[in-house]
Amino acid sequence: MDPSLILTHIPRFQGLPLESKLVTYMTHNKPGMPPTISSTMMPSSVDNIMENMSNMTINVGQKMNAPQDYVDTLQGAVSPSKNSQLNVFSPEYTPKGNVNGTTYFYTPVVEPLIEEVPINNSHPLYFMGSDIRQDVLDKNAIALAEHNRPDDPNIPAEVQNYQELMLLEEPRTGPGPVTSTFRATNIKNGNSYCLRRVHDCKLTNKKSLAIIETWKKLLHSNIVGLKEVFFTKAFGDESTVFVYDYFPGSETMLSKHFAPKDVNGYVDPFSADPTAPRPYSHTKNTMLRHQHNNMLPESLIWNYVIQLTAAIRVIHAAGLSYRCLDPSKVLLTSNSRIRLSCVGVPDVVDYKDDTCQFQGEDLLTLGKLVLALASRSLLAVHRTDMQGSLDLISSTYSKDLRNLILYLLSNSAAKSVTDLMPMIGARFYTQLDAIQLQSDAIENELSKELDNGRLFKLISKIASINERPQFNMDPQWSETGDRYMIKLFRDYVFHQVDPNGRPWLDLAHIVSCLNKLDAGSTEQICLMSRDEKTVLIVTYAELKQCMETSFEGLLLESAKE
Ligand SMILES: Nc1ncnc2c1ncn2[C@@H]1O[C@H](COP(=O)(O)OP(=O)(O)OP(=O)(O)O)[C@@H](O)[C@H]1O
Repeated sequence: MDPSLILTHIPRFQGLPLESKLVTYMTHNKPGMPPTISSTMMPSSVDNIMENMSNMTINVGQKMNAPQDYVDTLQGAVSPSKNSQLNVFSPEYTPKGNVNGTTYFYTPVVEPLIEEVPINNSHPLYFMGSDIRQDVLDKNAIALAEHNRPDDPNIPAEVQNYQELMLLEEPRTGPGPVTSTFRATNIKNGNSYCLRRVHDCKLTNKKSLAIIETWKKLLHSNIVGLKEVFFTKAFGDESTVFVYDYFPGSETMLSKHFAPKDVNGYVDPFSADPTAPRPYSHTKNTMLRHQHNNMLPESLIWNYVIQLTAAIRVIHAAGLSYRCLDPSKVLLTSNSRIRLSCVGVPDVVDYKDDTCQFQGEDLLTLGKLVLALASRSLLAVHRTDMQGSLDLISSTYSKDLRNLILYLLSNSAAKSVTDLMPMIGARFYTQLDAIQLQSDAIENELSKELDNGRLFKLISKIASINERPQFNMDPQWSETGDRYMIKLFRDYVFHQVDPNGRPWLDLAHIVSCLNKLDAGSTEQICLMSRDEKTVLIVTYAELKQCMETSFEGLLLESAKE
């Protein structure tokens, strides 16, 4: 296709080209129109032409049975093959008067607008931002990862309604019951879940079942939802399995903030086990090292405090207690989003009817966790090191943070999580603002993808129609009638070239055309066959009708028995 056709018509005159083949076609189809338009009428007559063109409608049914039809109809008018030396689309061409009964004219000196359009292939405006995209892709990849060791004799192929068990971490032995964590697929709905198996654990008190029911009803954005609990011998013992929502790619707070790290070539030999005996000098030096290298920003600590207290607040309000607040049980599911995992496990494994005391302990352990975060060391919670840690916090963070920790660590019997709200104060607003901004950003990304999905549907329809080798025993089906219009439109949208014949790739053009097609715009465009023998002016609305009719034909045929 000659690019000058596209270039002259694109935006300068509202998408209407002004070259001879077009006008020939128009005059041919519109008897009321003057047969010739002289170049001296330009540009004042351009508006008239536009007006006439916009009033012009094409009977879609009769539009084009085949390109040859139009060549025949236009015989004696424009026939580049007959006038091979005459290239009316060439930029050098000037009005030539009447040729073979048709007046040719050409808009003088039209700069190719393509040069004004920067070619940009990245177009972040049309697609999801690369960060969020990568994050979603990573999570999907983790969620779809092959389950490991399918022939592991210790992992059954199926447990209750779950299969494809994938061990997330090797079972760890130590004080308390041995547990192991799996990702598994539910047979009934195909969703992934996190299964926490407590080895060799039977139900000791039936009251636990009522507590489990309460946990199952507890839905909160900072708690990993408990779906069900079942007892099974599938692992070769009497195990209790807790089924939770699965969050691919999540990390524990322990590994995120307290994992042993190489600091200037030094790796702390005791960091993996904070309870192991160590020399006093080691503790002191560790604290000092953290003070200089690893302190978390105060805003992040408050962010965690708000999320943790939000979770504890609903747990306590439901008459429950968490009982296992520990950095290894706090999941970071994305960036700084916190979710408490393992809910309900202590209530089954070690049932005790003392909710009030356990709620107080939840607040105490919360104080220890915040202290550890603020000192960036699990050692900080040791009674002997606590004063040093608090001094460090006083010198690094605000008084409010120190007071919050002191309140949580105090022995007051009347402590309540709601007392923490005034201490957090206006930081709630900061957090709320951050969440709302993030929500806006995600909504924006979603709307882009929504648009892309809509355009993808259009492209699928166009591609299903174009170049179909045969339909209803008709090998010419995709080359005739409505389908031919869609083919020309496909060329117009995707196969443009610049004045040097190089591919002109502008996603903005493609998106704009497809959007107008989807909306059924009444804007007109000029379509031309590759051999330049066929030129058509159609509205997007007509093209949309052609596309829908053709695609419906395909659908009907495909649905036949
Ligand atoms: N609901 C969940 N969704 C996705 N991953 C999870 C979920 N719960 C735990 N995990 C992941 O499984 C891994 C093991 O979790 P687990 O709670 O066993 O940690 P742990 O530190 O080994 O604790 P424990 O001391 O009880 O063994 C962790 O990497 C954690 O991120």
